[in-house]
Amino acid sequence: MLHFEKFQKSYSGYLALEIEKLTLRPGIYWLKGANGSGKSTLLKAIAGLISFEGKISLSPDIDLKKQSVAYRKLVNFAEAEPIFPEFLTGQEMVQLFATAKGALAGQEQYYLESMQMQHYIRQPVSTYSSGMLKKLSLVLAFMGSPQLILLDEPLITIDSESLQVLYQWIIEKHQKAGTNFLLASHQALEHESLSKAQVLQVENRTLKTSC
Ligand SMILES: Nc1ncnc2c1ncn2[C@@H]1O[C@H](COP(=O)(O)OP(=O)(O)OP(=O)(O)O)[C@@H](O)[C@H]1O
Repeated sequence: MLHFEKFQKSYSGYLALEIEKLTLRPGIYWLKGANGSGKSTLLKAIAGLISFEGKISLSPDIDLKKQSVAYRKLVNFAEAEPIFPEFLTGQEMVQLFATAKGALAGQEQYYLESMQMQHYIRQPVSTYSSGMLKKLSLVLAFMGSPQLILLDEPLITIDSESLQVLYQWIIEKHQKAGTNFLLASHQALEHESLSKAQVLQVENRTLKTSC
């Protein structure tokens, strides 16, 4: 599903993360690691948001650098602490992402309704609380038909009811559309169906997998 080859990410000469060669099979992965170990760095690199050395590709050989547009349509990302242009409304953000990701008309309705966001989605993002922002970022990450969804600390900030909705989205998207997930979280995924998620551990500046 996801392939790394001679991957290296450095910040101003400091090597933060290195993956010599690794292929992840389809599935749901729980990305673990201590503070500063490199989880966000890894997710941002896979999302194509930061530069890196080496190769990252999706099956069947859709290279992030060489087929950037095709790759980006298939990989969605929700940041740990999302920031959006304050003058836009949530609805405008959703429309932007829906267009960019080639979403079917009205796809967002299910997500907005199940997270109970309809009453504020037309308000400017500047009026949103941190939980409202987080939920918007999660909706955006589910737009289109991604092959891979990257969620950085998805369990923080949102209330317990919304958390159950998010678990449901993940399970449905995986079962119905075959979407793969990388979930970086310091907390355990407390849902029966997700408790068997495969563990990826970021440590000693590399990625270790038990599968
Ligand atoms: N923009 C940056 N400039 C310089 N160094 C950075 C930058 N971003 C991250 N780093 C460094 O890269 C390493 C990995 O950081 P990263 O944010 O990926 O860790 P993390 O595992 O997501 O941490 P946390 O669990 O605290 O969110 C850290 O040593 C950090 O200081």
